Amino acid sequence: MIVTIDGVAASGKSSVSSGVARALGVPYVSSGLLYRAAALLALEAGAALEDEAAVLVLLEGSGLRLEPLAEGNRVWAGGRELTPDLHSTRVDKGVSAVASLPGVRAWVDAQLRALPQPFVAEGRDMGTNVFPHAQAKFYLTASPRVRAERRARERPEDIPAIEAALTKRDEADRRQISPAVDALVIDTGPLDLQGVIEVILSALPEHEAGRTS
Ligand SMILES: Nc1ncnc2c1ncn2[C@@H]1O[C@H](COP(=O)(O)OP(=O)(O)O)[C@@H](O)[C@H]1O
Ligand SMILES: Nc1ccn([C@@H]2O[C@H](COP(=O)(O)OP(=O)(O)O)[C@@H](O)[C@H]2O)c(=O)n1
Repeated sequence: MIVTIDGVAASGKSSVSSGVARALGVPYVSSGLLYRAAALLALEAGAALEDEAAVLVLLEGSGLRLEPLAEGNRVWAGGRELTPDLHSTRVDKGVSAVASLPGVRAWVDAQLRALPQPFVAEGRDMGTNVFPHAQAKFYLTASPRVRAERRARERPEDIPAIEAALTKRDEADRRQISPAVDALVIDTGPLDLQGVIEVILSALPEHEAGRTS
């Protein structure tokens, strides 16, 4: 069983996926963390973010690995945990450029498809490209202002600066963002976190919602 939860930046994908995954008793898989890790490795190595060959060498050589847990995903480069460094402002700014490289996308897709099922997968193209045969698909939206207000609790910048950066990233991500035709689109603006989780759980086919492993 695979459930996909895609959506724009800071729409609630990872928090909602974690909640849905815990309710189902399965892990969730945060694809964005692998793109963030690719950007971090490139930034740390001083590689140009558009240099596909250099980024792929870093990915192949780093032993990069996603650990998908229901309570929160972790990313490792060999024995070093990258997770705490993946949500910095410089990674936010650089990640779309790295994520637009076709070779990097193919590398990430292969990592995700190799993970043992069942799980909830979240990102931009989980329901369209990576897991088109998923049993249930969702797409989260909210206005840029609402998303910026939420993210302001996690970033040092003020709300207008965060809103501008989110809008810029949505634009840069345009190619990899689009709801699957068979996804249920949820505007999370008027809902709290639990409200979004409940909408998703109640929309799941009965045998999926009832499963605990
Ligand atoms: N429906 C919601 N109502 C209120 N806050 C939310 C909601 N969804 C997410 N949040 C909060 O917004 C922030 C961004 O959510 P997150 O799950 O990191 O989004 P994404 O994975 O899409 O970037 C988090 O602080 C989260 O707790
Ligand atoms: N499936 C995915 C997931 C993320 N991404 C890229 O990774 C970036 C970070 O994604 P994320 O989901 O961790 O971050 P937020 O957009 O939730 O802040 C996005 O801005 C995209 O550039 C992607 O291209 N495809």
